[in-house]
Amino acid sequence: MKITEVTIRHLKMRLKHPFTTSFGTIQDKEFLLLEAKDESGRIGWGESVAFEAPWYNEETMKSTWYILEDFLIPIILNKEILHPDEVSESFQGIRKNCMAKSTIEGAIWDIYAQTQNQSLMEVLGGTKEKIEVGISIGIQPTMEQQVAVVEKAIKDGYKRIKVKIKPGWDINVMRTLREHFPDVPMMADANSAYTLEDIELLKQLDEFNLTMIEQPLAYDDIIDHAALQKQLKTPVCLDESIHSLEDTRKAIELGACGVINIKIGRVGGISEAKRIHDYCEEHGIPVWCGGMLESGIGRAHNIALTTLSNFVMPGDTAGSSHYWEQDIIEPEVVVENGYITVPQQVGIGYKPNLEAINRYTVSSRVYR
Ligand SMILES: O=C(O)CCC(=O)C1=CC=C[C@@H](O)[C@@H]1C(=O)O
Ligand SMILES: [Mg+2]
Repeated sequence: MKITEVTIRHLKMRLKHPFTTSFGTIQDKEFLLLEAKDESGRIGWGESVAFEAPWYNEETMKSTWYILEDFLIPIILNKEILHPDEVSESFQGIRKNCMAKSTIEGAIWDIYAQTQNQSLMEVLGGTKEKIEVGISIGIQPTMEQQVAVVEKAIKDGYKRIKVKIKPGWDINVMRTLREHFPDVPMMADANSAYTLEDIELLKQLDEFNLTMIEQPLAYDDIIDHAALQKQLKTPVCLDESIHSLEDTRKAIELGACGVINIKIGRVGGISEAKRIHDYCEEHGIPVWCGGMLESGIGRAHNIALTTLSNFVMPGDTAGSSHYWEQDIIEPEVVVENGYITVPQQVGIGYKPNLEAINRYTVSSRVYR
């Protein structure tokens, strides 16, 4: 295939409920959608998971646009591509900027699946008809609201509840939630809000029988997490610190984690995500698919990836209606009793809803 045209759109979608973590609150999700067209007119879609501001990692919506426009699109346009794995190889001369790389790589995987007349799941080698899903719940204004939101998520059937913690909103929250819901699979995500000086506090989390504690220490750290993991019974899960297969190898060799959260955007695309998945499988480290409050396009990629065999823990893949009044795909992503049925259609399996996409679009640009 040859990519002959790329369109980048800046979208703004209002979340039904503000999402609060240890580093801030998001109400309006602004992000980029990328539409790639090949010489036969096939269209593939990718989503940039970079936020407006660099608080999760260093990338932003604008930085991904700039890197795509000045560096990545020129590498890809009108070049013969036999397999999407070639895309990440051709980006090797550009350091980091994983979310920018993943935006266009995802669209190329979509087109590649269409050239094979297969679903994205099939070309990735996934096998599941249904995937088990969990939900990520932001920090609520009061403890009563936190309990109520968790209760609703449990009633909705989610298989695992993830809550956000931060200093001052940690042991008290987990204790209250455990009093109300003693047996529900539950985990905590700190988004790097602690340091090794907090080790006594973090050790107290062991009493709540959590499936894991996600990224308690610095966003770029592996070494301190290894020291922490040695003193905790609860498995540590790395999110922010893992950008590549190499990071994964180092984290596992050091004993920095018992679980890895794979986010396609954070690791530079589906090819690298699959390599990390395979390496973790060989080394007995379970993985699950993280979320970045994606629209349906990014979510479709996450669902296909989750069909790989070592995604043995529920991901942060709530249904479309949890986030949006109207999503930008048809049908929308539906969660039933904690499962999403994986679409079998060719490509990403969901149809982009162009009417909704246009309604949410703030600006766009075409590259030929
Ligand atoms: O529902 C989702 O898409 C997951 C949301 C979620 O937990 C996260 C989204 C964005 C940044 C982080 O706060 C975070 C995470 O760290 O996993
Ligand atoms: Mg996280």
